[in-house]
Amino acid sequence: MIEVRNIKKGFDELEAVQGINLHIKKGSIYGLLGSNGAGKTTLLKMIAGIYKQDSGEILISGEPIFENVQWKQRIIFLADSLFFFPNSTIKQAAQFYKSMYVNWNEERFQSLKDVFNIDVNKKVHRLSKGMQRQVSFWLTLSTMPDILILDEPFDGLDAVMRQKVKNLLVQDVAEREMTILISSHNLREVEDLCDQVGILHHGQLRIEKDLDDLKSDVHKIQVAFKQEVPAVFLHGFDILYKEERGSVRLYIVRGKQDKVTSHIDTFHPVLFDILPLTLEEIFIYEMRDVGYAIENILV
Ligand SMILES: Nc1ncnc2c1ncn2[C@@H]1O[C@H](COP(=O)(O)OP(=O)(O)OP(=O)(O)O)[C@@H](O)[C@H]1O
Repeated sequence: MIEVRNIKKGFDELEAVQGINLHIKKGSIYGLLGSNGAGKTTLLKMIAGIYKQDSGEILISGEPIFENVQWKQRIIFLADSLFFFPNSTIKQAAQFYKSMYVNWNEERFQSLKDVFNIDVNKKVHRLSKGMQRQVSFWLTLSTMPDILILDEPFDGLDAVMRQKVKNLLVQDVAEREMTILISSHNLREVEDLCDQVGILHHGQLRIEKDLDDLKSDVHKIQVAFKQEVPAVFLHGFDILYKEERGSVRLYIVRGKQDKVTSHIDTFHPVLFDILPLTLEEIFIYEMRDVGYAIENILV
């Protein structure tokens, strides 16, 4: 559905996005992760048709997105900093969205009142940051977008509201195959949402994988032996990190769990644990692997 082919974008001397390819399937949730300044927002703005790429192509269902009025009515980009017209009430903001988006669904807007529970006559500017975020989701979901692009979407929402919003998003994906592209530094929040993740660093896509594959492919190992074991005992495995704590060795390795386990068992360890990593841990170790200094934060 979304096809990004070798796109580049620079600002003066800086190459913010350096030849990125992405393929995002209809009805999927794609998580775009990355270090600060990696180029995530720039990439999202190009996919939303707000910025024009310097080179390469962005196609949505085969059509270029930039200045594509038809598609722009069906895509919403929810930025990290929200914009509402000064002094407008929720009701007035809804009227504006209704005039802009052909698929505005008044029934949905009314039914979401029960979820967000904010008086529509309130001026948006007088609401708290989290309540303004709620209003932005309320309006966005009422436009019934085909593609939803979210930049730090949960910022300011309390835990209950985050869960409610996530449920609404998943429901739209399941019921009408909405496609979501989401960028967030809060990896715990996106971990249970995404089907696929891409990790960006210095304007390049370093890793792109199905989340399940990414998680089943990296393990934390704690192991101890009675006597010295040959240094080669983990040869053949892709070690992302290693550390010795007394007699216990800690390894972060890439590889299939059964292969790693059966190999280590042959050395008869006195202690051996193999644990899954959270998305946040995988992100930290993978970033280290691409040269992002992470010393002193590992636990
Ligand atoms: N309008 C602009 N003019 C000049 N430089 C820009 C502009 N927008 C972004 N940049 C630069 O491009 C690079 C990528 O910025 P971008 O906002 O895309 O990163 P990001 O991955 O979203 O970062 P963060 O996680 O910190 O929000 C940064 O070095 C930034 O300073």
